[in-house]
Amino acid sequence: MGDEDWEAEIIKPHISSYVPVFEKDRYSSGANGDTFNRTPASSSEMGDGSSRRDHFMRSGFASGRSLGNRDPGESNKRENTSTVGGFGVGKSFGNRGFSNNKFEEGDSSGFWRESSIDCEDNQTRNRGFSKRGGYQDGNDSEALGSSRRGGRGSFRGCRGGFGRGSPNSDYEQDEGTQRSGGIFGSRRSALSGAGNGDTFQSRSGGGSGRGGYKGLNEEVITGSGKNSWKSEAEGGESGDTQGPKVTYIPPPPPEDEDSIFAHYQTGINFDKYDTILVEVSGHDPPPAILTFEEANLCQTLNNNIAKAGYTKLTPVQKYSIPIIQGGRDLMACAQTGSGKTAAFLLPILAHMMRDGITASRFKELQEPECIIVAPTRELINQIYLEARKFSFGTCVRAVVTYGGTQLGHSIRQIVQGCNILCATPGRLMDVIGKEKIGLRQVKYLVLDEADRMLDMGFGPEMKKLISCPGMPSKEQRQTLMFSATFPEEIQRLAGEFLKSNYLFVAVGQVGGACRDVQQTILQVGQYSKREKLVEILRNIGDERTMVFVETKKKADFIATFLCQEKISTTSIHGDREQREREQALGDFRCGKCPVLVATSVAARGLDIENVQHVINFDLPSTIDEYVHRIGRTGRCGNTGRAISFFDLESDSQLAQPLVKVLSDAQQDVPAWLEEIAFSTYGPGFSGNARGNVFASVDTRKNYHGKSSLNTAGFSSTQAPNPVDDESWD
Ligand SMILES: Nc1ncnc2c1ncn2[C@@H]1O[C@H](COP(=O)(O)OP(=O)(O)OP(=O)(O)O)[C@@H](O)[C@H]1O
Repeated sequence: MGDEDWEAEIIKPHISSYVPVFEKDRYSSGANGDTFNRTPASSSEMGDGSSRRDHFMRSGFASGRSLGNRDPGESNKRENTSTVGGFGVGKSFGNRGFSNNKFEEGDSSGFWRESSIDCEDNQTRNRGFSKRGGYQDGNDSEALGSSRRGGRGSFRGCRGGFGRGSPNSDYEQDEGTQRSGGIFGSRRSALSGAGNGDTFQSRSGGGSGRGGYKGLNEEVITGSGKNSWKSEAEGGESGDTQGPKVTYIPPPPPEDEDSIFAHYQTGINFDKYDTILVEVSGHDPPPAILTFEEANLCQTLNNNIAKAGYTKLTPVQKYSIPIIQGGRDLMACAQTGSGKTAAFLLPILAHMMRDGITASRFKELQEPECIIVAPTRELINQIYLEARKFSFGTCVRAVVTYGGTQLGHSIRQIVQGCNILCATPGRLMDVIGKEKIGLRQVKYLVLDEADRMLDMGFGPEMKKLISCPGMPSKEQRQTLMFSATFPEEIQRLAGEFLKSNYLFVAVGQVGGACRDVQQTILQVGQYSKREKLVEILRNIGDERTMVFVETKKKADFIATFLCQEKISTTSIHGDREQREREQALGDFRCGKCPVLVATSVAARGLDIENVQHVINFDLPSTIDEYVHRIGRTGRCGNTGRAISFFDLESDSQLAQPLVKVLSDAQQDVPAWLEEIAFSTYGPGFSGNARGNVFASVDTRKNYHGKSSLNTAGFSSTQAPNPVDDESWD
């Protein structure tokens, strides 16, 4: 049987529990996409003894009431009162997560039916659906009193972003008024926004409830690998007649220090970082530093580092900080979760402070000293929040801008002052095109997830950026590149951006997986995956789990399926509006939805506390993406688990690199996987990859000149995965 065509197998939903993006248009209507009565939610009370931070976390996600997984008797009783057949009848419960989708209390009659032979029959599935429990909402007093019993009730609620809960919930004010809480968290519940806590009216996006509308700024990578851009600068948001405007304004980040410096603890393996081999290649590298004191940072920075809970440097920081302070260009490879963000932020900020940077003030054209780019909106916002954290109490002003948000809002943040601009490529080119950002003063150009930024997806945009008028040449600026993976072909491409005497830092098993992640590979056919997924999730319970799938449609499908199985789930992918993406991430961060179904848009960089498990429902097509995905757990010395479903029919090309990554990370390699790897690669394949300590090596050392680049200037191995239909900012 060929690949499952998820849409072909989806029959028209009989009842909306979670209306996926591609169905959204059909069910959402009105300005707020709300077509059903809302049930007032209970607002959370501080008096529940929860900590301030916890409260903030919850209040930031205050949402409509949800049906809790109360005792079965009650839920049955509840269902008896509210269960009515048919669509759109019965109570709808405001809640979070899937935007403009409604959870209808009601007796479902088969929501999805697949033609495939192995799916449960509809009757089975319905039972789960109609016996919906509900995730115990963090704001529900019951939940606060006891441990969060919510378990995996069906995820109640699917309201676009905010204001879908009770009239007096935080989000009700969302429409056009300042919100007390917000949802888009950085690592720890802080919120997105821009500037140093500037407050502004957060107007809702006037959610047209539109279906899978892409933000104007979404790049769509066509099969040919060419970017087809719809950037706002090209007449997107500004009066463009094509498609509705992007009007979403992210909530401003919190200004209290608790939130700004909220952090999670390093794990038991943090000290093991010291045992990791580090290789530095290039001429005349400065010696590594061992302590923050040796970095000779200013007092304010040291205070902020201490407030952030940092006491020891990680290996990538020990080597990167002196290199950057020494003015050298750097390509740094270190495993996921090992502190690469601070490795570039701290020396840049130290340099700005030492240079006595002039506080950036209001003017139409801002000329930041530092530009940081990353491949996804959520990641660039996370980096911005780190920059804001470390620059707290200084005159350095960091600003973030990314697609899916109102361009005017971005511009308003920028013109107020901008020393460090964190941006996704599309939006960056927009604000440059609108002459709100000048490049003449750029001293630092930072590419996080650099191999992704240089591949066929973003490479052309990055080339445009360094060719922009005013951008200092690579000799006049410092260019810094960071990633956990750095394939050789991409390293060669990086040469165009870096001074020839750049330094290459390889920390440990670079390009390989973090050893703190226990990796399990299961052979699961595509029609058995859902059953296996539910089995695993039921065993996992409420621990935060990211489930990666290959396509956006599948993300919606699986999220819906899990909700029907009473597993509180949300999803993030490029077809969801930014408000929904941030809502989903917020619900996942605070544990309201312990399961996040994601496409590759969430594979890199996201640093979310307590992600205990990563499940590759679909394996990615490249081993690098696998390494990044499983790196969402096991961060900063903490341990985590990754379980991957290996489908013989579609994943055999990954067997060999998988065996290498597993053995490099000292994981058990299933014999069946080795056999597949061997049969796929024949005698040339050596199962034991232990010999090669550095999976990524400095290509300058063994470059033989011949490049395997294709006509577009990229190696075929680096072309974005054709199956990956994700759209990137
Ligand atoms: N020296 C340190 N001490 C304690 N915690 C740290 C230190 N450096 C970084 N961290 C924390 O470790 C976590 C991971 O850091 P970061 O996100 O920068 O990792 P990364 O290497 O960029 O990961 P990825 O490759 O996934 O992007 C963050 O929560 C960060 O605050």
